[in-house]
Amino acid sequence: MSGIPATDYAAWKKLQQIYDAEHSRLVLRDLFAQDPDRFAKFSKEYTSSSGPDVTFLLDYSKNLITQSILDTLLSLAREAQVESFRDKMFAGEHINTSEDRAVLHVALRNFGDFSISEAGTDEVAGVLQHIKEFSNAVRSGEWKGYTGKAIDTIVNIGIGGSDLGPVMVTEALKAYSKRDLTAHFVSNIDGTHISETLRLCNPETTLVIIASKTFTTQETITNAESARDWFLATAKDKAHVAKHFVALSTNTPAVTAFGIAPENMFQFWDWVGGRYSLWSAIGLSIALVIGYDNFEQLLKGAHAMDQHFLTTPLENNLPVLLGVIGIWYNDFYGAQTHVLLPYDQYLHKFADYFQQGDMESNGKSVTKGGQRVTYQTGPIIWGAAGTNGQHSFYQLIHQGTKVIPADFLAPATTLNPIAESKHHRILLSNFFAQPEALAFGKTEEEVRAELGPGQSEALYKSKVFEGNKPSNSIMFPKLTPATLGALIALYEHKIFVQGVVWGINSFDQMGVELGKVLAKKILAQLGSPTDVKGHDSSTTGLIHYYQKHRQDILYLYETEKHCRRSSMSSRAHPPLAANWPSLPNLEFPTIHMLAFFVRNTHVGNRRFVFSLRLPRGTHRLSTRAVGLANEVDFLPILCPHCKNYFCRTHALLDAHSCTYTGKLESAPSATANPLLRCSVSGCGKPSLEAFVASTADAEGRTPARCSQCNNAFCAEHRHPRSHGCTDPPTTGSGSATGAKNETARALLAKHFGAGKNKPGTSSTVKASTSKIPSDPAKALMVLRHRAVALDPKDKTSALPATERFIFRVQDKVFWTRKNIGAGRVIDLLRQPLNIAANKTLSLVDESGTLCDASKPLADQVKETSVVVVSEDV
Ligand SMILES: O=P(O)(O)OC[C@H]1O[C@](O)(CO)[C@@H](O)[C@@H]1O
Repeated sequence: MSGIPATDYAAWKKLQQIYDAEHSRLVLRDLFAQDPDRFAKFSKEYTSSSGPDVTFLLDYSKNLITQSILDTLLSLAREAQVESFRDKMFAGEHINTSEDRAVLHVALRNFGDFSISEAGTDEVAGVLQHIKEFSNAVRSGEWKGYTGKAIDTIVNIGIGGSDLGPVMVTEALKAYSKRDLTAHFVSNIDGTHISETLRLCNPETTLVIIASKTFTTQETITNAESARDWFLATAKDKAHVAKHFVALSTNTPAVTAFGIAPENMFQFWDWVGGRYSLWSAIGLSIALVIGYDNFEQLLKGAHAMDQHFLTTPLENNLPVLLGVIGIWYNDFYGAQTHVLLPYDQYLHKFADYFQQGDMESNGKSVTKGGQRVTYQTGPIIWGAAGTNGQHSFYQLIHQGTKVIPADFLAPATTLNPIAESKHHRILLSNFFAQPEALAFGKTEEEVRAELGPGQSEALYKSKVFEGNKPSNSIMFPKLTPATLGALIALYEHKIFVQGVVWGINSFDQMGVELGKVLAKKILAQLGSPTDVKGHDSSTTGLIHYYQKHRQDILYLYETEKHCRRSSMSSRAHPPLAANWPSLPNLEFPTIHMLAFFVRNTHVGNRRFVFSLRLPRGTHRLSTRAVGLANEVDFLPILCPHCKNYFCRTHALLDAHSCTYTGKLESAPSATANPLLRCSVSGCGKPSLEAFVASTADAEGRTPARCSQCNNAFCAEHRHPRSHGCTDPPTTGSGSATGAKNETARALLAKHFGAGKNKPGTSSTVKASTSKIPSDPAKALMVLRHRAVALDPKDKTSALPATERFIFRVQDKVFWTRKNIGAGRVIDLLRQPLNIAANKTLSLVDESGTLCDASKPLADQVKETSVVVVSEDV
């Protein structure tokens, strides 16, 4: 890690000479035959020096090494200053030079032994205590969801290091888990991952953990927003988020802006690399699943390995031995991969975990000094658990043309001794057999003797196993939390050793950036083929193919109203959805997805441009979306017969020439079921409920009824105002919010006249709406220009437009930072509105709901909307 190219070391040159001169003589059969003590010489038993007791055997005798080769490899480690860099890491020196950061995952499991001065290391114990208290409260049932029920499901949303560690460890230690607490892990941005997961969850009893060091990772934040939409679709009140969402992050402002209270945030620090973070707050899901005490055992097991790595001479230092032996194959034998083969089903994610751990750490081609390396750095890590691999890829390891060093891992005792441990004996017989077969193979003579004479030459040859395939074997008594901790730390330090020798920075990950940047650019171009610019012909062709064939456009009703092309008539947009018979019954496309697809929709060569305005938290089939003027209504209407989605114009069977040929038993009929007809007297059209109710298979779906009077209406009359509904929504008797809102409405009536008038339509406010376009996007643009900073300390030039929140009060337009609480907004409004400091004020939104002073205003009112300042609430 000094930045010196590895080839400059004398030991490296010597190793090259040894390889050139000796490698053809390095034959495991011979090496074992020549030295009966080879196993004793090249194996070590690890015993933890501090509790809890951990022991395992590392057998590295089946490697293509001699003592002198191993000595030279260790000289290489010394020459590369592995010991010195190791000490620097433990001391908190900023060995992650490109990011100027310390590398201190060892501080997360430091039970008092090492003294580290880096800021934040003194906060580790406090965070562990937070994890302990929280996980105990959830596991005991003391922590209740918003309806008073205990949590029975957790969903960890994170990716990379914020996912793989918790996934691997919770799988590995499943035997220690609380079986009635189900844990899900969502990482992929593919909406399928979160959709399929949330289908299994009940919002009343689910805890969502948003795990992201930066809290800016696109996948995690998008998934988290969708999870929040899903939750609020049932829970309604944002105040309930506090009981169901927690964050694990280093980014407090972003967590707060997301709406998570500081007490529900578990902190960690920039000196924790993502792929080394399972020991930090990122391990909360682990503590929840296996209990805090087991989580602490995991940490202590790793800590003991840290002590071993820090204090043991290189000859006996297990991470160093694994590291230098790996370099021997990687750089001299030309091995390109390294396979991890745990013979323990619980460790089935071990290789996945170290794919990131190793490849993101050592997949570098420039030294710390900025020189292009002329040798190989990190290997490709792969693997699978148990005998599964034997029936798929082992063929290539045994008889293919590549050198594939392998690590076999297995417990002596199974945690599932079914059939009197018969399974385990069979499993272990394979664990012993495979390294043996790889090392010693089967000679042609042995094959001939076995098959006897008279077989084809090709058959003899095809049954030969050349052998001489290297491997390490690690065996431990039983898979315990502490043993797992030690094994993970063993591999972490192995990766460190290799990175030091190769002179690279194992602790940054610049290589993941470019793809992210390009994806962002492309995302903005997906709407229209004419937007696709600045790419090679291949990328352009792929995007164009996608644009031509995508079938994700569901929301084309109301095109006549919003389409800018005057020639577009309702007949010009046929029942589009009818062409997509295989459309899934979407559970909760998020507002963001809706907004993206609907704004710029292409069908063939026709472009539909919509203006849309959606209240936050609106979700599919929610009638709340239709309450305001100029809105697109997102009620995809499913024909119960042909199962296609239609716009309101084409929802009726004859309007979309329904292809259903069976008997229309459940066809809406006024006489069969009056509920299925629009409640407006004399209308007689089928109500939206008629369509939705027949598809009400999905739990939690909001019925297509008026949210105020609860009656069913047709598409024309679904809007509360269009069927003359003026009753305020019931807020639940005795509910604090309900009571507050009642008071707020009374106040509005007092300040703005008769109760039917909403604040946004009152004469006082009317002035502010003049000359403001009805199109929300245009309105935002206009108001952005007019808005003045509410806080005189804020400078427009200092804050990007996306971080400013625009709202109106009377005829004034203000902007504030998005995370400013409503209470602070009230204080700041006194001056421009000339309101005395001794007056008690409140803010009320357009619908008459009182804003919560402790929460950001931006979370409570729609951008550009009118906010009323009231006294005495
Ligand atoms: O925890 P975050 O900040 O969301 O990052 C997730 C992952 O993304 C990366 O930064 C790059 O893929 C990983 O190193 C990290 O583990």
